[in-house]
Amino acid sequence: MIDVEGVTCRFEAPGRAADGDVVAVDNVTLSVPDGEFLVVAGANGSGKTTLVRTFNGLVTPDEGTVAVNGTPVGADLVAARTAVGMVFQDPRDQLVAATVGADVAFGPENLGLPHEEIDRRVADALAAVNMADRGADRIQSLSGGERERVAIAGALAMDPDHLVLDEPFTGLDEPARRSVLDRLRDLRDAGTSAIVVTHDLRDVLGLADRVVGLSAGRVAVDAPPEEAVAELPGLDVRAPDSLEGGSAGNFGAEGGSAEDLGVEGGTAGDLGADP
Ligand SMILES: Nc1ncnc2c1ncn2[C@@H]1O[C@H](COP(=O)(O)OP(=O)(O)OP(=O)(O)O)[C@@H](O)[C@H]1O
Repeated sequence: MIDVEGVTCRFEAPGRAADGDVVAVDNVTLSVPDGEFLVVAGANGSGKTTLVRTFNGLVTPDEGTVAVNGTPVGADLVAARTAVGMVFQDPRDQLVAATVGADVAFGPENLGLPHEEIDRRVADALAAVNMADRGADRIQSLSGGERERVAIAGALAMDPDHLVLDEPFTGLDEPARRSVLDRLRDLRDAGTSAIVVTHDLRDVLGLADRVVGLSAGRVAVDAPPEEAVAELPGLDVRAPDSLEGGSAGNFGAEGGSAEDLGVEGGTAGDLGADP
């Protein structure tokens, strides 16, 4: 279980705000039960990445608390980072070894697991991202999408209680996307919670138990997918400036509300199906 209680995160941003601070996450309270598939949606800059980075201590809230499996994140960072696996938006931020296999093995090796277990986890994780036969490839030789898949495999190999994926599908081709979604479904069934940050709900809506929509750092909607779709017709959460006829008031503006999130494009029916 991840418990977020009254979390606010500010960043110094001289020139952007009157008092010099940007409020990236604004008094957010939510719980993620074990085995839940949670989608965190919202426009660029709405606070998604900042919020999920508090789950393993990469960002420390200015106000409020985050607890993982009952322990405050700040009280035991190692426990939080073991329990919460994270795949960053930019996979270059987390690939550490020279080859694919060595990279995926890095985390399990640090856990001190036996070799057979490490080999099993690496093989399993690479299969989950359609890279079963790529263990010997050099990271430098990989495309952007392949690096993203290695980063996902690395997180899967850690077998975390909670898996956070920040925009995981951006660079993935269709077979890889399906394969990762299948694995997330299996993990959810096995009790691992998945928290997927995305602008594009189409990929994940069929799997989601719940959608949290952020607007200007606040929770503007927190509902099961059907309800969220009904509440937010279209559920298109692109950035305001990419919306036809849209304005900052649609999404991401100060004081956003559920109504602000419903913008043009698509229908509930379009979005509800498995990809
Ligand atoms: N390290 C930082 N320093 C200053 N401002 C920051 C920092 N990190 C985030 N911000 C600001 O906080 C706000 C929320 O950013 P965040 O990255 O959490 O949004 P996001 O919803 O994940 O956006 P995107 O969809 O573009 O990834 C933005 O205004 C951003 O500019």
